[in-house]
Formats: sequence, C-alpha cells, structure tokens
Amino acid sequence: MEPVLKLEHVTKRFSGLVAVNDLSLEMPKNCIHSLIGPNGSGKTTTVNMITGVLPVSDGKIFYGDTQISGKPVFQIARLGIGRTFQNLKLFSSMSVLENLMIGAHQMTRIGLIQFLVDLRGEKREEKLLIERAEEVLEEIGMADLRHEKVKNLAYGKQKMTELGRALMMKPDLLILDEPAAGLNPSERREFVDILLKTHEKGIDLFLIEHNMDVVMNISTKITVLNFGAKIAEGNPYEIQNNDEVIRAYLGDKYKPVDLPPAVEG
Ligand SMILES: Nc1ncnc2c1ncn2[C@@H]1O[C@H](COP(=O)(O)OP(=O)(O)OP(=O)(O)O)[C@@H](O)[C@H]1O
Repeated sequence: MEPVLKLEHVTKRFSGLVAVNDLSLEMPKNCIHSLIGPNGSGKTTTVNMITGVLPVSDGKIFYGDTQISGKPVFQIARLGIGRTFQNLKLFSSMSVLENLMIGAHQMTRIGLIQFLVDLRGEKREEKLLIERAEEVLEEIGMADLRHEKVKNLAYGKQKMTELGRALMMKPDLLILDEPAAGLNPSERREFVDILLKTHEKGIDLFLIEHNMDVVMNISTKITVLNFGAKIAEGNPYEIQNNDEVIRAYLGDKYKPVDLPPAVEG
C-alpha cells in the first residue's frame, strides 16, 4: 500500500548547523506515527518541512504520490494536511467557536480579514462554517463551551480548541506538535481519548511527543531522531528495547505505564 507520507533523504541546514540529516521515513496508511528524540534532535524542523513552513535543503517529501516539498503552506494544507502547534496559536480574546471558524477560513473563498468583518453577518459561507464548527465542538466534547473566551479556559481545553481548529478543515493527515505537553494526567487521558476517536474516524496522525506513556500507548510506528538523524524505527515494543534509543533518549529507568483514567467533570 502506498504510504501516506514519504520523506526521501531530507536534510535541513541552518547556516553551518545540520538540523535534519538525510532523513528518510514512510508513514503507512491507518497509522499513528510518532517522531521522538531528545531536545534539539530535529523533530519540529522535520514537521516544519512537511507542512511547508521551511523549505528542505535537500531531499523530497511526498504526500501520497504528490510531491509537497517546494509547495507553499496553504497549498499543502488544502491537500488535507492539518497541524497543531507546540505553542498555541489561538486568539485568546475570542470565543472557542470564533477560533474554530477562523481555523477554517482557508477552506472558503473569502480571506481572513473579510471573514472577520463578516463574522456576524448572514453570509452562506459563514453558516457552513458555523455548522462545521458545531460538529467539531461535539467531536471534541466542548459544545457547552462554544461561547467561552479562550483566555478563560483551562490549558487542557485551550489545547483541545487548538485541536478543534485543525479538525475544521477535515484533514486526512493531522500533525500534532507535542499534544500532551503541559497537560495534567487527567487532561492527557481526555486528549488521548479524543485523538483515538479522531483516528478511528479515518484521520492519520503524525505526532511529536515527549510523553513516553502517550507515545508507547497509542503509536503504531515510532521513528527516533538524534542529532537530526534517524537512529531507530519500529513499534513501541521494539523502540523501548532498542539499546541505542535507551542510551540516547529513553534512559534505563523508562518502564511502560498505562495512562490513568480520565476524571469526569
Ligand atoms: N530557524 C532556525 N535557525 C537556526 N537553527 C534552528 C532553527 N530552527 C531550529 N534550529 C536548530 O535546529 C536544531 C533542531 O531543532 P528542532 O526545534 O527541530 O528540534 P526538536 O527535536 O523539535 O527539539 P524540541 O524537542 O526541544 O522541540 C536545534 O539545534 C535548533 O537550535
């Protein structure tokens, strides 16, 4: 089966620094693929190249059979690749609903400024956006918070809003940069449950994550980077038992742990 995403000998150089070094990887369909490694090992740079934020220095990136390296961010997004960010990119003084709608403005023919001007108008596209936002709010369990300003939400709900914003465009592939960072165990469980539901609906997930309990519990495939280069690839069991990964990243003390149950309410 053709991979969803394929990196062929991808390198990124920043002046003298090689941030990603000759990286090749394939993400199979129906997969939760995690990219892990120590701080500074090149994970975010890799995602920035996949999403078109940074140009590759060498190599090629394919989404299905379409070469996406060299294409601008908006074109890559329109092909069906959604993304969340390590540092949330939300409008904190606006409501959850408005943030979701802004996330989808790329799907519509109108530009962002026009969209903001028209936010309370009667335009057909806005009605469609509101309908879609309502669907997403149900999916992420935040329908009752639709009119709450983002700045009043707990951090876990802000992260969920960021996820919702990425879901607005109905991506086929969703790239998540540290989705569990900053979440308490209960919020983490809730977030992971929503991610798994999202995946069950047919969205492939590619995630950068430092929380190994999350990675080892949900990943189908894991790629490990160190100093920009791939040092290992495999399923969670293989990665947990890989000597080089233990030396470079996991350490001796890592023991797989199940995620705790979510606390209701
Ligand atoms: N725009 C840039 N200009 C120069 N160097 C950069 C730039 N972006 C990243 N780097 C460097 O590239 C290397 C890889 O960084 P990157 O952020 O991709 O690592 P990471 O694995 O995502 O780290 P973390 O887990 O801390 O988020 C680091 O040495 C970083 O300092």
